[in-house]
Amino acid sequence: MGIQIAPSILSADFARLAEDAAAVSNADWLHVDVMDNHFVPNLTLGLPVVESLAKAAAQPLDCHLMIEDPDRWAPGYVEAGASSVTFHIEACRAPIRTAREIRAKGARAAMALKPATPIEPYEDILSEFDMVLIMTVEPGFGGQKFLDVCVPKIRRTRDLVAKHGLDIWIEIDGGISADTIEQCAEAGANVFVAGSAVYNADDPNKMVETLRTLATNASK
Ligand SMILES: O=C(CO)[C@@H](O)[C@H](O)COP(=O)(O)O
Ligand SMILES: [Fe+2]
Repeated sequence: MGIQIAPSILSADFARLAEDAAAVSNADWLHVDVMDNHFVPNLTLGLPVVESLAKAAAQPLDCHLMIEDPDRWAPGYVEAGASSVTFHIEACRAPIRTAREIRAKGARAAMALKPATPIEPYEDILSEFDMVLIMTVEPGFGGQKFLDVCVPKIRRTRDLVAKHGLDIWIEIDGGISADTIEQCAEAGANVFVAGSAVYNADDPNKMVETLRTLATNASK
């Protein structure tokens, strides 16, 4: 389950997505934020862009759906080429069915939790998922300040995963930088999304490696 770094293309140049994907060639994943202006107050991209990016990028796509009705849309993102599809548990009417559809189509399935959503009500369905994404900002925008109030939830999620003997990754998303990544790794996260920290850096690939080293050392 090693440490993995997933730069968010929300902070990339949308007219140069292929080049900006190549600028983070050391990354394990490309994190793609899909926003519908209903679940969150922002609008980004959808299936056609994911389909093109999946062909153009060397890294697998980690699609984070911040949309209403993921029950209807999530499986389509696997068909478009995503290797991991995350939907918000707050927006999903049938999370078990949706996770099973994602997995049946060959991708990893993940549930995302907003900062005020607890993990405990979902303990019994954890085994349906490959990953839990814990938001460390309110979803909708890049460049926000990390909410350290979310860190205990990382630890509680890691404890629940261990209690059930599951092989589930924990991804953290929002305000992750060289200043905030270590406390998340220490608490049990192993997949780290970083948008502004990576794409605002002079050398995005070097920042990927810096984040990887900090997280690896902190998780020991
Ligand atoms: O899902 C989201 C925002 O809703 C994220 O993936 C952001 O894109 C992360 O950006 P930074 O906080 O790292 O700048
Ligand atoms: Fe995201």
